[in-house]
Amino acid sequence: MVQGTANWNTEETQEWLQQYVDDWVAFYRKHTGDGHVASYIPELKNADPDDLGIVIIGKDGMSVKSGDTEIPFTMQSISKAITFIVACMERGVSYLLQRVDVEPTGEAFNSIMHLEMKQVKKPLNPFNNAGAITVSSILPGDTSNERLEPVFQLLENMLGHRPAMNHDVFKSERDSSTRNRAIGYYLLEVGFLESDLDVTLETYFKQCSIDVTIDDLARIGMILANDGMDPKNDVEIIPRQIARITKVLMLTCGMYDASGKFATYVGIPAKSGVSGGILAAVPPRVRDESMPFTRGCGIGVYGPALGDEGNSVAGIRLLRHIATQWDLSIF
Ligand SMILES: NC(=O)CC[C@H](N)C(=O)O
Repeated sequence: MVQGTANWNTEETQEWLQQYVDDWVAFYRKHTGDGHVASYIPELKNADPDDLGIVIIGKDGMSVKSGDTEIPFTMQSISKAITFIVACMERGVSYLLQRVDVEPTGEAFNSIMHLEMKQVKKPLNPFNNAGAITVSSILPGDTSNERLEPVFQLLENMLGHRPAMNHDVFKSERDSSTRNRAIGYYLLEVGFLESDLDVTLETYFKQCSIDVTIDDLARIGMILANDGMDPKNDVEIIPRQIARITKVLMLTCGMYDASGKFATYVGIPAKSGVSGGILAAVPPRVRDESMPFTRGCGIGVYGPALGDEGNSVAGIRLLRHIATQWDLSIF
């Protein structure tokens, strides 16, 4: 590891960083064979399991990219962080937190068991399917497109372009999603949904089908790391309190039933999706100026081969390696 260099934004240090990250991506690409591409949404089967890529964008504009960085993929569960933010911005934080809790479940992302077994008064968090579908029912608007308009607007504000929806993935999930329909009917029966079930599920399937790249994820992560401010122009895109709660949820619930292990071995607020993306927000840290990205950064990772919990298997190992090498953990 390169030590003792406070200014990483020089041509020489950029080259070193690039070399390191290229080597790590090449090494962890071999780990993609330990996972499987999601197949329960038929359209996701088309992803190449060997793909692996990473983009890191620092608050100061410095960036490193390596591997398969250009491939668009659908946000899937990463969208849950965005709709939670938008619902908080539209309806207020306390309104949201009265309807969705902030507790990790320790269960699979699409589990329904805890809702019934614990007789909870609200879904346990907005990042599992039950909580996210509830959030989709809270977004204002009569149609799914109306509800998603502020979601697209927020994404556009962060990315500088409006992402597109992948209609093939949307239809594929809509036409195959027996489990999410079951969750939706359960939520309807216990009175957790704020609005029509069909519109709510359509909203949820569409939000999961928004196409992004890891460059987009790194940008979103960098803004979250910077407490919702865009460092380019010091404009507040996400209110600070909402950015803070979102990062708490990313850390405690963002990687589903692997969140505890991810916090232990990586230690960064992150949100994964079954298409293989990971959005991570690394807050500024002060303890070691000799490390890169000490002022904070956003990270986007793509690796569609998933482990048992539905997270990118090589992506997590790559993040763990980088977090250890560069001391990125918030703990
Ligand atoms: N973990 C995920 O990314 C799940 C999202 C997916 N659309 C689902 O509801 O099953």
